[in-house]
Amino acid sequence: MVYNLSVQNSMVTQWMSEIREVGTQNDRMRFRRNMERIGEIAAYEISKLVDYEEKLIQTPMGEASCRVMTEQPVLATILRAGVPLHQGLLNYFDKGDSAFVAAYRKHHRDGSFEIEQHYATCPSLEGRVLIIADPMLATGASLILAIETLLGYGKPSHIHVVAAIACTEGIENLLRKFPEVDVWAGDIDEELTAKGYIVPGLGDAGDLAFGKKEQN
Ligand SMILES: O=P(O)(O)OC[C@H]1O[C@H](OP(=O)(O)OP(=O)(O)O)[C@H](O)[C@@H]1O
Ligand SMILES: O=c1cc[nH]c(=O)[nH]1
Ligand SMILES: [Mg+2]
Repeated sequence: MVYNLSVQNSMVTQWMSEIREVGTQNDRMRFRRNMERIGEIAAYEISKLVDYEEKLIQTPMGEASCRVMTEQPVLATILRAGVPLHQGLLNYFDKGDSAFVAAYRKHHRDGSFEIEQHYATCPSLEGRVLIIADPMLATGASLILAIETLLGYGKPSHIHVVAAIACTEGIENLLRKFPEVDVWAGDIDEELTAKGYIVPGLGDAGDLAFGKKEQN
């Protein structure tokens, strides 16, 4: 399933406007915090789909029957742009484990790029719910490589992908490779440039959160 969190008016549509808008998005702290808040909303929505059990809870006044989660997800992200979105998910799934994949699009002078992946760390994923956060789902190449890498750590019971902005081509590429994945997007854009940038998108999410990086 593909879920667009901007279909309904909510705080998410407000935050989406702020991370996209050329003036506001340069306030780095607000940009990171808005990413984090989008991650929090996605976490809340995904939390409706995980397993719960009825449990008797002792209160100072008696016993309450509560529904509590029976499992904790693994929250994965792709460094570096994914860090604030991942933090948002972690704020809500506060008992979850984390996984990290270090990957980036290494751009060439002719406009093409390849994904350089250097490092991954992950707990066993066998039977676990895996939630992967990456703010931009452009061509989908980074996420596809990250999921392939993470699947080396076991077979998850379910995979959710959380993006602030996903483009239709990237979603199609991802779902062609992993049809069982659920995609949660702050919003969905139609256009991808020849250099793999989402239009209207927001620009470079990693640079906006953390500053321009030197290509080496
Ligand atoms: O769907 P794709 O075409 O693979 O593009 C999306 C990737 O691009 C961005 O990372 P980037 O390579 O800019 O690295 P960064 O996090 O260091 O900025 C973004 O955070 C995704 O990981
Ligand atoms: O538009 C895009 C595409 C990939 N990565 C970004 O940060 N922005
Ligand atoms: Mg970047």
